[in-house]
Amino acid sequence: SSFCFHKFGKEPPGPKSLPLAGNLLQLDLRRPWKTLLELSKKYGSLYTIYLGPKKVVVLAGYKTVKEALVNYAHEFGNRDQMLIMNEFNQGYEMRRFALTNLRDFGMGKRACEDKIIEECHHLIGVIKKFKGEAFDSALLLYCAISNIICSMVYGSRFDYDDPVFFGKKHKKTHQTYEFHKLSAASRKHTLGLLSHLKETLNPDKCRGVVDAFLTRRQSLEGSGITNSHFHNENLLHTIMNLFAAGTDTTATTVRWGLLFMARYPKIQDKVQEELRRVIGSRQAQVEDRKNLPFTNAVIHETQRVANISPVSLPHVAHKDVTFQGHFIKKGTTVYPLLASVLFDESEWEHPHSFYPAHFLDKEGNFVKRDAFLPFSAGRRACPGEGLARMELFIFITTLLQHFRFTPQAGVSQDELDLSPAMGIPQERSLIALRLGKDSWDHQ
Ligand code: HEM
Repeated sequence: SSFCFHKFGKEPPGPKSLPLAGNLLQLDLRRPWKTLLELSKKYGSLYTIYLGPKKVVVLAGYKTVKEALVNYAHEFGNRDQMLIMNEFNQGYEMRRFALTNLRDFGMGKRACEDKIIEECHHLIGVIKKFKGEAFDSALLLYCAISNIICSMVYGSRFDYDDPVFFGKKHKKTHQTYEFHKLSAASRKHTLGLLSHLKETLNPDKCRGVVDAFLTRRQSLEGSGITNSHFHNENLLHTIMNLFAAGTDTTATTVRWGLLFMARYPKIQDKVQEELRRVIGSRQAQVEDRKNLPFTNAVIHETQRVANISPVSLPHVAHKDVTFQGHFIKKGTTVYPLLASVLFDESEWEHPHSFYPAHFLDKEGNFVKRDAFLPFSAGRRACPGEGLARMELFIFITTLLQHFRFTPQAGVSQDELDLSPAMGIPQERSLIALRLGKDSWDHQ
């Protein structure tokens, strides 16, 4: 029967692997996705590799990734549980709760836009204090973007030099990033904030996701349900997940945007010309996006080339499936290789260059591109997409309305290193020059 045929259909091809190491020794450990891309050139858009003893099926190229995540959503739309260390992703109820709350506090909501604008102005104030000296863009953007999550989750922000939230020392080492992440999302610190919110909870005046969670739990308990997913451990994981998923990703993308502007000053000129012409010195708002096609194209191209989530997150084959003529067994880990979509040579005119015209037609109108999938696709696509796109737009336009970004002294444009280490720009320092003012001292 056809069932038997499926059962014994061929598994996706792949390179020879060693018994224990699998194909690990073949991977470029700094940029594993690069090796995965190269392997797809040899073995095609669907292939098998072994990460140690673990079998992984890699999906490569726009057509295959889209077909798997959208047309075979039931088969490939599930998260690989084995690789997730906590409960957040196990509770469907929790995912739905987090999604609803991200929408209420983040997505398309004017209140959230105001929060983002407010935070952006705190950032501008801090950047101004450098008066044209080189500053560490990683540190400041990390603080600013975590504050957006803070506002949504706790209902309040923290100063960038707040020792409790951002850590006691602002050490300028390559550790800063990790250091701050740990303290921002640390268990102890989060628990402290939670108990404060719990004590001051007013179910009629919701300050953020935590309040929504606590209110929901109260009402469930009120109706006698005590074994729901709404317990402390899950709340903690939800929060820590939001920081983990929503901070580095967005902060890193904004940094790439500023770095591309410093690297390609003529493109920066064109963005600033468009901003001056269309909105002048008034605050940019998401509504303005449709009137700013070049700026919008630059932001999209930044996300494409930044490629900050090159392998998405692991999915799993939900059942035995025959896909593109190959058999994939239930439970197999599946990697949608988003890098292969964002750099797909049959989709993009100049896949390996920073080329904003990918998103413009001949008349200079913005055009959407199918293969623009930095947030993945299908039912597991990033739930923070709406918030992230809002943050990217407001931060990049507002910063470019106030400053011109250049490499630090002694570094030429051509010397700016655009090769990422694990998706993160290696360049930390940028110089921000104030626009439209001769001096830093006269405001
Ligand atoms: C430029 C910014 C961002 C990018 C490129 C990005 C990209 C992604 C990608 C590729 C995934 C995996 C999708 C899949 O498995 O198919 C993901 C998952 C996720 N993202 Fe984002 N993300 C960004 C910002 C955010 C923000 C701001 C938040 C929340 C505040 C967020 C929350 C999440 C969560 C909770 C998941 C896991 C969802 C699940 O397990 O189903 N992300 N993101």
